[in-house]
Amino acid sequence: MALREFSIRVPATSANIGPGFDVVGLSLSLYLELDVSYPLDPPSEYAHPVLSYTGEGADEVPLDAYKNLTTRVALYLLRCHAVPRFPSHLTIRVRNAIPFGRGLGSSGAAVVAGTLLGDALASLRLPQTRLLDFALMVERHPDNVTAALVGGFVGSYLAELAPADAAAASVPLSEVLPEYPPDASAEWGLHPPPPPRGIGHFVRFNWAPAVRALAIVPRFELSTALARAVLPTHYSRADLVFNMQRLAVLTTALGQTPPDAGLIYEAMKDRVHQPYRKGLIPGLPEVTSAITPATHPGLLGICLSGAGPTILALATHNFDAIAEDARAIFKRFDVEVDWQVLDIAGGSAVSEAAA
Ligand SMILES: Nc1ncnc2c1ncn2[C@@H]1O[C@H](COP(=O)(O)OP(=O)(O)OP(=O)(O)O)[C@@H](O)[C@H]1O
Ligand SMILES: N[C@@H](CCO)C(=O)O
Repeated sequence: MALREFSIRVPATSANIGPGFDVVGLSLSLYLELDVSYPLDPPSEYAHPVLSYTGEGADEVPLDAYKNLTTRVALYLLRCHAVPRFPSHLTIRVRNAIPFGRGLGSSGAAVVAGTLLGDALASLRLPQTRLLDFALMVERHPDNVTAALVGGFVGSYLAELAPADAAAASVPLSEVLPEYPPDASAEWGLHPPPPPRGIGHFVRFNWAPAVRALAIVPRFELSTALARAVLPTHYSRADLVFNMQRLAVLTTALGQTPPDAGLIYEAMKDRVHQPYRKGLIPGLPEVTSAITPATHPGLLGICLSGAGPTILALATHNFDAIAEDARAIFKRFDVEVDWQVLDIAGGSAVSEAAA
């Protein structure tokens, strides 16, 4: 039986990088990978997709393709293009190295993988900007999904939409991504609201090759929804100016060679999200204040990765000492951690097997 086979690879991401809350993201060399196949001439009776999964999250992720985040996003994209269902006898094998709920963009990677899966299954070849629209209809803040899709150190904003488009972009997620029951009646969920065009806009900043990312990953999950719920809705002018001043410097400073630790360390400080999240991450202020370029040569800056609980340390060397000292501080708060040194990754990729 002739098969179509392709694979999808999406990197992890670290969002915010200190002052860039919901604005900047960095793709990292840790991947969500999908191997996809289906027969080009399937048996006449329709068979639903079969999903298998190894690696991070394997014990908690739904294997029902109508409940799994990646395949639901793919079905959303397919149905927005008048393709009502997955190809028959579709098999998806997932390997995931991105831990769930740790601030390394696992949900953003799952969403981007879903947009690429839907696009590839229907051979749509949508432009990257349109794929981003679909990802943003689901994830709704651009930092992780943009960096995961395009790769590198990326800044992004959401367009100010015309009123009708703004309404379309803010329909409840449950309408965008209903949990499609496999025995759904013919019409149910067939016509989800498509995303408006041009929701997200981005630019890639330079990145100094000597700078690597140390991810210090606590062994507990923190949902992004919970970590966003503790944030205020209003900020003082002083706190906004504090962050904007640092972000303006940081986006250029991280591309300069040699990197200037004094400049970057201060530019990675934040007053918009980290102070409010410290109650959810025991040891966070102690780690970020005790580990500095003065105490740990090689360190450039240290911050919460995304919504946490992972700590991101940017450094050129001395990774073991930085990580082990962070581990010792976390231990005082009964938090166990794992750590790894990561490189800045390229964007997502789809590779088609030769026919
Ligand atoms: N590969 C995946 N397949 C299916 N669902 C996933 C996958 N990865 C993540 N998820 C879903 O996303 C949830 C985690 O998303 P959440 O936004 O809370 O954290 P995160 O994306 O890891 O962190 P952050 O957004 O701070 O970087 C998981 O509990 C799971 O429901
Ligand atoms: N900017 C987001 C990233 C996490 O998805 C936040 O900090 O909540």
